[in-house]
Amino acid sequence: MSDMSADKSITSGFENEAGFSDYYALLKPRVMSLVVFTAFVGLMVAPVPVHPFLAFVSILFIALGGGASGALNMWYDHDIDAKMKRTMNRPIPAGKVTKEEAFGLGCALSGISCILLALTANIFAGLFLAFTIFFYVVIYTMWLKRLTPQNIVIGGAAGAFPPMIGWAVATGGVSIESVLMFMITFMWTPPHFWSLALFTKTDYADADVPMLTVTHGREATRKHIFAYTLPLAVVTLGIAATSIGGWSYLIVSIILNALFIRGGWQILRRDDAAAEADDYKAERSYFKLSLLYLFLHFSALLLEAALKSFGWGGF
Ligand code: HEM
Ligand SMILES: CC(C)=CCC/C(C)=C/CC/C(C)=C/COP(=O)(O)OP(=O)(O)O
Repeated sequence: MSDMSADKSITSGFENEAGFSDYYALLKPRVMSLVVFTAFVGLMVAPVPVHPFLAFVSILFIALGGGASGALNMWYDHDIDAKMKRTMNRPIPAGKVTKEEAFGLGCALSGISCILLALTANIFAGLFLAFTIFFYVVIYTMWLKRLTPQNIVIGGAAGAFPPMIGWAVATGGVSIESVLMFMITFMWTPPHFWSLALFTKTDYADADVPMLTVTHGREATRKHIFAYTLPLAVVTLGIAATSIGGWSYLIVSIILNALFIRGGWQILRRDDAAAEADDYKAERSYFKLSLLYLFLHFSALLLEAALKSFGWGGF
């Protein structure tokens, strides 16, 4: 660091000057990569073909909007993030970026991404992106997260909308298929998140966030995880029978659901003392399995679309 920048950091009260990577981290790129992938699949499996350039810029704008919502989440949650081990090194609690900067970046990118999506794709898709950002930032982050242990059940809808946005880019509307794609992520979010909460419970307790593990304990959380795997299987298998499903998707979905239900059952049967003794090994692998489960389901939908374009696929 040069002398000048060292001076600047002292006068601004910040230990280090923010670099590109700090602003980039505000966009929650790792989580958003899967969100954006589901939006891409929503766009690709829609019955109306999209010009590759429009597809590219639309996905870029959805990624920017998702990132913007991440920055606004970190702006609002800076107090919680500073108290949890997992999040205390994020740019705001680490003192790299001010909360005002995060707020400014989040608002600017939200506005730009929604307007550009409305102009390049269609107004409905732009409004849908705006609604999704609003849902994650206002409904989940500002309202439900600190209020109820059902926070992620309702708030999780925000993370489930992107395939519907992708579909809306292509068709300008909504359909049974796009609603079912929404349902996949919506029903998946609770087991995804609660399996993580099982091995990070003390973090949420320290930050006074009413996650299910804190308010109802780990045993109740285990039951909730397993309970969600069953309707999730119904939704994901049901999609096989719609216009975007087919044999290859059905086979992938059967295997993934068998693994996810079996894993959920093992989580349910786990004794907490045993889990603590082996540092929540099964819970950690179940969390990883959840990521694979979602990624492979949407990949299988993409494969079906590719097969159909060659005259194969379907039943
Ligand atoms: C309210 C809903 C959700 C909550 C509370 C939640 C929470 C979390 C948390 C706390 C992590 C831990 C690590 C981190 O901070 O990066 C995580 C990881 C992750 N989540 Fe979620 N999640 C939700 C929904 C989603 C959705 C909808 C997606 C994608 C469609 C997703 C994708 C991911 C991915 C890819 C990771 C791994 C990130 C990494 O490897 O660092 N999550 N999630
Ligand atoms: C296109 C668009 C606008 C997409 C939005 C996608 C979206 C809402 C993703 C939510 C996933 C997520 C990072 C949850 C973290 O919850 P948390 O904020 O409670 O987790 P934390 O403790 O890690 O901050």
